[in-house]
Amino acid sequence: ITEKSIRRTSLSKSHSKGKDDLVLQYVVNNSLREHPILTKLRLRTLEDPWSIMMVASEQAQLMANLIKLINGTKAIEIGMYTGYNALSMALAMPENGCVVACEIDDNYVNIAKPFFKEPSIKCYDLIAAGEAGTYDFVFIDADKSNYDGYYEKSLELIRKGGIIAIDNVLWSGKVVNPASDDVTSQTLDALNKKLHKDQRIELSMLTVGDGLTIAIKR
Ligand SMILES: C[S@@+](CC[C@H](N)C(=O)[O-])C[C@H]1O[C@@H](n2cnc3c(N)ncnc32)[C@H](O)[C@@H]1O
Repeated sequence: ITEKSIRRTSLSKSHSKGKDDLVLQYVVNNSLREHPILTKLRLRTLEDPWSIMMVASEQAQLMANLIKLINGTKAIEIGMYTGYNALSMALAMPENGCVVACEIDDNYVNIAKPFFKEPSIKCYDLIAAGEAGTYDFVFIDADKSNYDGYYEKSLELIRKGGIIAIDNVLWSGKVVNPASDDVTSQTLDALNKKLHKDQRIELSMLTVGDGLTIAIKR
């Protein structure tokens, strides 16, 4: 279970109040173009006690636009929850597009399934299946302790020019000065520093949501 987002939209759940919220609300009011099926899934997800985990709508839209920009047809999401971002990525692709969404909790998979056109449940090793270098986009948003491993596998799975987006890289700002007993903040800080030096990628770290890293494979 993750702690999510220092700055949420009022569309999901707002915890902070004040000017930042008003500005973010303005951004949402004046840029979000949410597909009706995504609205339905978001409202269904808000009934779940862990809906705080859902990706912010404007962040999902940014990633969908990145997929369109690179003409993506194959994407992976590591940590799907109820599928808001997975569905948003699928909607950004042409008819033959495909999203592989990984989720450990069947309850969440069952919430997601009715919202997808052709859901199929499979469990296999994409690299062993010969799919290295064939994906356009990966969104990493699962257990933080395994982020480094997910990043390395994702780098193998995407093509040159493909994008890896990594969520929660600022961890409510705690990465700035991780406490000695805060393993999650230390892990994320170490990964951020590793990526900064990683010559295999182009890099941007965005202060969107709880921090979103965009890594483009060279
Ligand atoms: C922050 S939520 C993901 C939110 C989602 N990306 C969205 O669009 O709303 C993290 C999810 O990762 C799942 N998760 C945690 N560890 C996992 C693992 N090892 N493999 C797959 N999913 C995992 C959790 O069950 C949870 O649903």
